[in-house]
Amino acid sequence: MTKEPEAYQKGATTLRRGHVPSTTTDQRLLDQSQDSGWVHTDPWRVMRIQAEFVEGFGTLAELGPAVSVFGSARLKPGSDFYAKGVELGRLLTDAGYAVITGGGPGAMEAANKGAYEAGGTSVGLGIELPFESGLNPYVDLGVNFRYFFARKTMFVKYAQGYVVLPGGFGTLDELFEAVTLAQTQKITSFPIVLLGTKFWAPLLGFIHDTLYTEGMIAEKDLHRLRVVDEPAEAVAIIASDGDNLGASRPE
Ligand SMILES: CC(C)=CCNc1ncnc2c1ncn2[C@@H]1O[C@H](COP(=O)(O)O)[C@@H](O)[C@H]1O
Repeated sequence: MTKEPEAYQKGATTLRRGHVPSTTTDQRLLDQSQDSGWVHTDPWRVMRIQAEFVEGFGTLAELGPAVSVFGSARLKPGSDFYAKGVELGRLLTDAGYAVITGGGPGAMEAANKGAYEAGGTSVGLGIELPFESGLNPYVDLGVNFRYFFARKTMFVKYAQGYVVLPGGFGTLDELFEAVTLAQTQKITSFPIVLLGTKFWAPLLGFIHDTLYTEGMIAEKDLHRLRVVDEPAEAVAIIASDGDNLGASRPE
């Protein structure tokens, strides 16, 4: 009878003969003399990306009803729209919503300030940027992300709707991501409200006169964006749509 070859158990894996390693997994883990270049490789990045989702989901899962507010990082305290952002944060709090922003300055800070001053839940989902700005001081529940796409998942996953103040590329990115998710039915029953009729008029004109007229979007897509001037109107739209809560998102 042939002698049973020696088996090496590596976790769930059984290794024999030429497959038996000369060191144990623990030894390799604890060995400090290794090249550290692997921390900059994609497989390791996948772990960090996973960690961002774990951290975000874990922190926000029990948030309750929430609304994400977007808008320019450059909006100055003292400006009309900053004041409207503060009012919006307060009214959303009064209506029972947590306020989620990108945690930065400008419109984000304004909405967080309103929520904070009204005693609400003021959430900031920060992003690592080459020019460090950090979370604004009105954020009480903050998560910092390395990756935009992981952070954007949190904005949409934990909100019942979006309110969008005037902004630039970042704001448009967040706005059109939500519109695309709604158009493709990745999210349903998700109001998207723009604040500032004058500011948004040229964009809405382009959407109607060019995108719709040239057949790039359907007629019903024209109704995916609502535009108002007053924070109270935005909250009323979100709240009335909130009656359909639970219709929410297919897997
Ligand atoms: C002064 C300055 C540029 C600070 C940048 N600091 C930021 N901190 C956090 N989120 C940001 C920042 N800049 C852009 N964003 C994201 O992009 C949107 C604003 O971009 P924008 O200013 O519209 O294009 C925000 O809703 C936010 O989610």
